[in-house]
Amino acid sequence: MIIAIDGPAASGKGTLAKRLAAHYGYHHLDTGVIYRAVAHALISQALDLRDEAAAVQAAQSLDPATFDDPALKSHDVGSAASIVSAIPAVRAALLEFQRDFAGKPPGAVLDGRDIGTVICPNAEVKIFVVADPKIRARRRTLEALDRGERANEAAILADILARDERDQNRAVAPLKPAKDAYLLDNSHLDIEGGVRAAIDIVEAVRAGRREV
Ligand SMILES: Nc1ncnc2c1ncn2[C@@H]1O[C@H](COP(=O)(O)OP(=O)(O)OP(=O)(O)O)[C@@H](O)[C@H]1O
Ligand SMILES: Nc1ccn([C@@H]2O[C@H](COP(=O)(O)O)[C@@H](O)[C@H]2O)c(=O)n1
Repeated sequence: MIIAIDGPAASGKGTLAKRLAAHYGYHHLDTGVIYRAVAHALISQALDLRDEAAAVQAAQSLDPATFDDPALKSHDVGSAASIVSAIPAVRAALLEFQRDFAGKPPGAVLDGRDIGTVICPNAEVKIFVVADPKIRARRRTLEALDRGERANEAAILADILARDERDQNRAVAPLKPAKDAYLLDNSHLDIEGGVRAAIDIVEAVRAGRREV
């Protein structure tokens, strides 16, 4: 089974995808990390984020061993990722890697922006996770403070809104729910509540029901 989780920045899709994968014994891929790795490669070489040839080259020489580099987690790399991810040739270069991953037995959970619409349009379960932007900014702020970092909640909110705007309005694979996606608003759910709601969705699909 393939479970596709999409949603805007800091909506909780990664947390949910990880928990679902653990629950079902499936593989998990945070596809945002791929775009972050491409952006980070360009930044490290002081290259322009809109340099298509360099970005495609970075996408083609992606090394999954670098995906857990803590440097990929920063806001700056996230913002840079949303610039390189708008280049169609970069998205094309990363397609096969994601589809191969999705085909891993016994199943896979992928989270990102275009999993249900472009990468895995035939995924059995598609969930589009949303949360109020101010709540997302608050959660990201708490996360940064928890890591002992400084955090400016207003700046984080502005970054989230700018990233959503870019991701929703790009020409190729824009952020949007697939027509057959279930909407999960976790603004007023804790992590456990969100996981329970998602498992209810997966179980309804497995039982052949559309209604949860
Ligand atoms: N339902 C929830 N209630 C409270 N906090 C949550 C909930 N879901 C996620 N979080 C927290 O919100 C923050 C963002 O979650 P997460 O990193 O999973 O989002 P994301 O959508 O994967 O972000 P990204 O845009 O980086 O892909 C994390 O600190 C996470 O622990
Ligand atoms: N399937 C995806 C996943 C991510 N992106 C772009 O990468 C940026 C960073 O993603 P995070 O999930 O780690 O925040 C994001 O803003 C998108 O521009 C994408 O295009 N498609």
